[in-house]
Amino acid sequence: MRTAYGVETVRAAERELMARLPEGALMQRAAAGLAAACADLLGKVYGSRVVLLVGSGDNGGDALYAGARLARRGAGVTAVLLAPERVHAGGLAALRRAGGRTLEAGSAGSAGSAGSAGSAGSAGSAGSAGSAGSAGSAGSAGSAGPAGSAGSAGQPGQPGQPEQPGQLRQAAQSGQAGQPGELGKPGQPGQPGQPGQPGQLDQAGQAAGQPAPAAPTEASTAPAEAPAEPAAPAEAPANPSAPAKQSTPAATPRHDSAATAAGITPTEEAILRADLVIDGIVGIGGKGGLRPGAAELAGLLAESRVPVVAVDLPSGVDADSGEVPGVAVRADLTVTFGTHKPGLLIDPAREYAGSVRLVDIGLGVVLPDEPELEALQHADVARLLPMPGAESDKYRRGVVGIAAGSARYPGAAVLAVSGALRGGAGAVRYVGPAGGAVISRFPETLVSDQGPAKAGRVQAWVVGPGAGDDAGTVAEVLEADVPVLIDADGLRLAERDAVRRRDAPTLMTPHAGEAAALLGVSREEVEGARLKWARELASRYRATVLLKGSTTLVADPGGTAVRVNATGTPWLATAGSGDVLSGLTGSLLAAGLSALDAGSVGAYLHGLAGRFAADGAPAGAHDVADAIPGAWRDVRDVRDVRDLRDARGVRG
Ligand SMILES: NC(=O)C1=CN([C@@H]2O[C@H](COP(=O)(O)OP(=O)(O)OC[C@H]3O[C@@H](n4cnc5c(N)ncnc54)[C@H](OP(=O)(O)O)[C@@H]3O)[C@@H](O)[C@H]2O)[C@@H](O)CC1
Ligand SMILES: Nc1ncnc2c1ncn2[C@@H]1O[C@H](COP(=O)(O)OP(=O)(O)O)[C@@H](O)[C@H]1O
Ligand SMILES: [K+]
Repeated sequence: MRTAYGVETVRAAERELMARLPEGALMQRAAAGLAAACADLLGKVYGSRVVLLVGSGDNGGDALYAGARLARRGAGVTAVLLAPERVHAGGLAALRRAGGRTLEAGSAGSAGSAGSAGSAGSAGSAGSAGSAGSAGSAGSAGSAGPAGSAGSAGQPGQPGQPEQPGQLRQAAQSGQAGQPGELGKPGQPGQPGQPGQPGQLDQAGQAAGQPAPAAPTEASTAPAEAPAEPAAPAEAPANPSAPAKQSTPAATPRHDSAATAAGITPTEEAILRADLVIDGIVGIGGKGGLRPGAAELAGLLAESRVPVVAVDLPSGVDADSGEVPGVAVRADLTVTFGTHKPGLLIDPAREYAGSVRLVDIGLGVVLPDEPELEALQHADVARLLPMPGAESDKYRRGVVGIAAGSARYPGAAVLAVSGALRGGAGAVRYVGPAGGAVISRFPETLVSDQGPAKAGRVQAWVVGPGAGDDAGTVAEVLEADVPVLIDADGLRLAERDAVRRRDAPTLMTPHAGEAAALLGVSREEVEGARLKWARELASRYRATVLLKGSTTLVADPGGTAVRVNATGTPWLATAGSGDVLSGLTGSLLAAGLSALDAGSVGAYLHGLAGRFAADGAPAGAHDVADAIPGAWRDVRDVRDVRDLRDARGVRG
């Protein structure tokens, strides 16, 4: 299970832990992990150019200490200070001791030092370019280019063709930056992430659906302060094997006067020339959208397309809610400390984070048992899947009733049944006007021509997909003393009080538009603050709510940990795929899972099935249903291995 904790909880845990440790130890652990992640991304630290964007809090401190570590390994490090008078003093001193330089953000003239930081010659670091590409948010883990393989292009004294900043970034991300002939061309887009393999899900430190990381993402306890290395030379030496970035007009070695004459500030110049930018503007102490100076830097980063590593969080996103209240930094990789924060797992903020790498700073022992957010992994889902035993028969496995479809939308009934047949219930009972269509496609369905109350026993109902205006059926289902899943038209037709007074569990499965209509807010508001509105809807209806979308959330009404699912793929945004989800999830309810488990397991399998069905090309909703058994097996395979290991007493 991946877990995420909110800011207040993290701060309380940090206080408790800090009281047991020497001063500054946590920050050193964080900085060591951050520096290691950056080094992985750079490939070759010596000779690379790193820019730190440093705010006035501890987030900036992390960046400065990490910058010091990189400088000691031979990187040319320039710190851009947003508020020099309030900068983390210890971090700044460490950076300076290591040979790093500083610049004041927005200042046009302070930077003799910046000039020197940027004047290492035109040799970019191909290693960084290639590996940065591989960490890109396109998930191109395998696309690291032939870093370092075309050394001549970047050798000092052989300036290449002028490039535009955007091209610079594209070349860097393409993983092709080392090819002389390729320089200046737009880069190749990264490969889409592979469908979730068990190993990827568990080991890559992120759920399927997230881009594949370039760097190993397992949590690793960062070592204490690394042994000191010789300070970097004042001028970072050119990397002899560095083919990569060619000079842009902005990046041509020159001093400030020339840069200023070209209308480029030293900060801009440093960023445009960088192999990597570390965003330490603001972390969990951030409030609201970025302030103007910081927002300007975020804009510059986006324009420059230099690879960006965010410290703890991309600056400007809300750690607790996943909201992005204004301008925010878009990172290729976020190195987060101690625990994931909810914002790193929920859109829209999740998209700004890129790949996420968790650095273990020892917080686990002081965090409470219940997180704010949970994300199931393969092993968790495997434990929850209903499996038949020797004593099972079709009734004991559970019967799911599907009250869906209409003369106008018979397909919704067929698709809901197609999901239900793959969800683990022993039988599927159908009531509604689309019986003919259902039976001709799925002859194993028990079709009834009675209403829900007289259709025969079921252990859970699904009501609503394609139901049109049949409010009577919805009301009848809500009277049943078994779990009920309400979807699509059913959400509009269900009386709120009828839902609230139910004793058996109720699971509502709206997409953002349906949730917005129920809540009386706009769709954009729901999409911008998914966690808040999922919780609110659950509380108003006293029901479990599964809010669909790019990250699906499942919230119980009691305010306990919300589940987030990220196995999905945008290919799932196809008509009828929600009907498949409702049938699948209803089947899991009938098989005995709680509403929270059924919702999160259903979303997980559905997302995986969507990936398998699409495999990079459009797929219809019926393809998604057909792929569910494959998703199930994929999840089960992990359990089989673990069971075997457990049986043999293998640990770890
Ligand atoms: N505690 C620990 O043990 C550990 C903590 N660690 C690290 O500390 C980080 C938290 O540090 P923190 O508490 O100092 O807050 P931080 O995120 O730097 O932000 C505060 C600064 O941002 C400013 N600011 C606020 N909003 C803004 C905006 N919209 N736009 C622009 N600026 C804005 C705000 O300005 P002010 O309001 O004061 O004027 C203030 O100067 C955490 O994320 C992790 O990286 C790790 O080292 C591990 C150990
Ligand atoms: N961008 C996306 N990324 C991942 N999953 C998505 C995305 N957009 C939609 N989905 C998923 O696709 C399904 C669409 O369901 P829904 O909106 O109810 O469609 P329909 O009403 O046509 O059946 C949901 O499971 C939703 O989570
Ligand atoms: K940050």
